[in-house]
Amino acid sequence: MSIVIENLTKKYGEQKAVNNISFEIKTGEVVGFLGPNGAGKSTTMKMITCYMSPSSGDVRLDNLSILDQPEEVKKKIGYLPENNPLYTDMPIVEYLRFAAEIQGVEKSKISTRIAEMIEMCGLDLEKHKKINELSKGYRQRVGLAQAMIHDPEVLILDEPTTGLDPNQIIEIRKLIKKLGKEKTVILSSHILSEVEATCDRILIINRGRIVADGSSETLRKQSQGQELLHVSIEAEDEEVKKELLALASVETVTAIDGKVGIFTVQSKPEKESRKAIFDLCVSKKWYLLEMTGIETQLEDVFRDLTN
Ligand SMILES: Nc1ncnc2c1ncn2[C@@H]1O[C@H](COP(=O)(O)OP(=O)(O)OP(=O)(O)O)[C@@H](O)[C@H]1O
Repeated sequence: MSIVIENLTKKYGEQKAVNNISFEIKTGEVVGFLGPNGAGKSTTMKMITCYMSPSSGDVRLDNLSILDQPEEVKKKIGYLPENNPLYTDMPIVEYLRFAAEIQGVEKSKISTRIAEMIEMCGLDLEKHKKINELSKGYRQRVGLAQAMIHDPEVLILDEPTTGLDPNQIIEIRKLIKKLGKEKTVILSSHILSEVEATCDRILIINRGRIVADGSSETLRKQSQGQELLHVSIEAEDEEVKKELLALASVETVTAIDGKVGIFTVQSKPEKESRKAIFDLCVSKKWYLLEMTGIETQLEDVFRDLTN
């Protein structure tokens, strides 16, 4: 099931928490919604899931619009909201039964569905406990189980790994990846490594606007702009620096503080310098000990776009 977001805007008083965003998510894509605190991630998710109406714009799931068919849309979506509101005095199984009934799961299938969710979310050992007796991580698992109980085609997960321990985080990421093979998934996070590990595509949102859209690799490349190389050459440093700078493709050469023979070489826009550096070393009879590209970290991309 595809999702089309068209000129979506949400105003709180004068503030545009979401400011005229448009994008499309294809069936089976796992998309990470990344942004700093207050960027507008939760507000966008609440509009997609019909928990809040937009000030303007529309969201369409295939042919269903959140404006015209909100009840139909809700049936297609599994939603794990930000603070995962649960009925804490209910035992897990009872809560999941309640969630299944609300979501219109056929009566004859409810027990099987609950058992499947308990297995899938690793709740077996805790299943007879009340929700208020569970740790934060297990409550999050119950939230995921309720989001998936009606086997929705679309999953919207607002910070799904919040409160989980490192082992649980790995398990939940695996689960999301597995689910992503059949379902369309949008998850939000401020954790870059999280979206990188789970998502095919990343949307970076800042102050209510989409500021980047692509795979982590594309985003890195886009922001990288100029080639940056880490070079180690065994020769006299001043001479090496002078000759590197004289190469037509090289813009800057920076010696690494306190290290002999190691430089960062930045190429001019759209130029590459590896072959020229290699040829230079051969012609000068210098030993080229190392030459590697320096990749822009996703952290840097995020900082550049949201600062
Ligand atoms: N009910 C509300 N009334 C007024 N302003 C709100 C309301 N909900 C959110 N906002 C404001 O809208 C902006 C976007 O908030 P939102 O919760 O969507 O951000 P977010 O990206 O999910 O942030 P976080 O990562 O901190 O959860 C913020 O400035 C927030 O203060």
